[in-house]
Amino acid sequence: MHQDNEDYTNPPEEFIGLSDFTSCGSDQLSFRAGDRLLVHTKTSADWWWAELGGLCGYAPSSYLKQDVEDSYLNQGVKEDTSENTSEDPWQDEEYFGSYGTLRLQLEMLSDRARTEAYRQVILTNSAPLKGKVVMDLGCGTGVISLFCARLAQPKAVYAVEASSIAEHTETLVRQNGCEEVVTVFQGRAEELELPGTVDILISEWMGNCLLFEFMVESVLQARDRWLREGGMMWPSGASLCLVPCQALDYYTERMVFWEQPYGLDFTALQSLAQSEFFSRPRFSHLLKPEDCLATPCDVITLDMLTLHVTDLEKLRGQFTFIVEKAGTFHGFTSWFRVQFQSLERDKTTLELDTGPYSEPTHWKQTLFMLDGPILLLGGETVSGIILLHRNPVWRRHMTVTIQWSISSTEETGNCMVQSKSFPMWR
Ligand SMILES: N=C(N)NC/C=C/[C@H]1O[C@@H](n2cnc3c(N)ncnc32)[C@H](O)[C@@H]1O
Repeated sequence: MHQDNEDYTNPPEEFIGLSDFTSCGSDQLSFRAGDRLLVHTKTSADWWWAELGGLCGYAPSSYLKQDVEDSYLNQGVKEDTSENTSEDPWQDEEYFGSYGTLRLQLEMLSDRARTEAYRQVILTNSAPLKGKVVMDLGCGTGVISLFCARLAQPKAVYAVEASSIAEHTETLVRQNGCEEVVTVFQGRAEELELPGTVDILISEWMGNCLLFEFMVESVLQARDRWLREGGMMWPSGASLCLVPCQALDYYTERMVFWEQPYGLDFTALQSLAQSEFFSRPRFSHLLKPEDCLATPCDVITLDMLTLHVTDLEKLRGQFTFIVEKAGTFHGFTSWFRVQFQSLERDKTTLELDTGPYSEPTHWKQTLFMLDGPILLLGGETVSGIILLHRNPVWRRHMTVTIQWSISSTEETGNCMVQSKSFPMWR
C-alpha cells in the first residue's frame, strides 16, 4: 500500500517500535518491538501513517518512541546527558521526603485492611517464624517489624527504612520492648550492609496500579542480595486486575458539566476537559461493584521469587470480558491482589485484595477513562491487551496502554481496534 498524496513537506521521522503491534485492519501496519518505522504523517494523535520495509499503514503512536539518538543527530547536537541529568531519575529526594512525613505513614497505618492483612500473615505463621531472620523493607514506623517481634519469636528483624521517619522508628521499637529483636537500619536497601542473609523478606511495596513508584525494583534487588536460598517473599505473588466499567458520576462532573453551567454553553471546553481529566489515570477512584460491566480478570501475575528487574520494563497482559449487562462503557478500572504463601507447606495462602468487592484500602482503585462513552447492550465481548511500559528515564513512572475491541454476536464485520495510552505520570 502506498499513500499517493504523501506529505513530503516534512521529512519522515524515524520512530522505534516499543512493542509488537499486530494490524487489526487492512489499513494498519504490523511491526515488532525494535523495528524502525518512518513516520510520514501524524494523521491523528493516536494513529500515524508510517512505512516499514516498503509497506505503509497506520501505526498506533503509543507504540512508538522517538529515536533519541536520531533526533540529536537531526539537530546536529550531541549532548552528553550523563552530566546534564540535573534531576535524579528516581526522584528519591522528593520520594523519601514525602515518606518522612507522618501524613503518608498515617494514611498507610490508618488503612485497616492493609495493616491487618500483614498482621494476620505474621499471626498465622508465628510458629514457623520462630528462630527466623526477617527483613522488613521500607518499614516506615516499623509496624510490621513490631508485629513480628510481638506476635512471634523470630531470631532477628532488620527494619530497613530510607526516609527520615526511621529516626523515630528506633524509639518506637524501644518503647514497645522490641529492641532485643528489631534492629532499625536507616538508608536505601540497595546501599545498606546487613549482618547477613534473611529467611523472609517482607515488604509493603505496592503502589497505585500495583507498580507505580516501582519500589518493587528495590524489593527484587534486596531479594537477590539478602534472601537465602529457599527463603520466603511476602508478598509471594501479586496480580493486577482489570474490568470494563461505568463511571457516570465522574464523567458527569468532569465532562457533562460543561454542557450548560448556569444556563450557558461551555461545550467549547470539553476537548480541554478530555485531555485534562481523561488522558491520565485517576488514582483513588472508588469503583462501585454495580458499575462493573463484566467479571474482572487478572491481566498480569507476578511471582515474587522468580520475577526479574528486567521484566519490569514491559509487562503485557491479555483480557476477554463478556459484557454481562446493558450499560455505558466509560473506561477500565484496575486494582491489585497480593498473596502471602504460608511458611508451612499445604497451609492456606493469605491474600490482600484491593478490589471493589473487598474492604476499601488507601489505594482504592485506578480508573482509565475512554475518550468517549460507549453504549453496550450486554452480550458483547471486550477483548484486547494491556501494556505497562516503564519510563526509560523517570524510573518510578510508567505508561499504561490499553488496546481493545468490542465485538457482538450481531455484528459480523471486523471490529475496530481502539488504543489509548495513559502516562503515569511522565
Ligand atoms: N506501599 C506504599 N503505599 N508505598 C510504598 C511504601 C514505601 C515505604 O518504604 C520506604 N522505601 C521505599 N523504597 C525504599 C528503599 N529502596 N530502601 C528503604 N526504604 C524504602 C519508603 O520510605 C516508605 O516508608
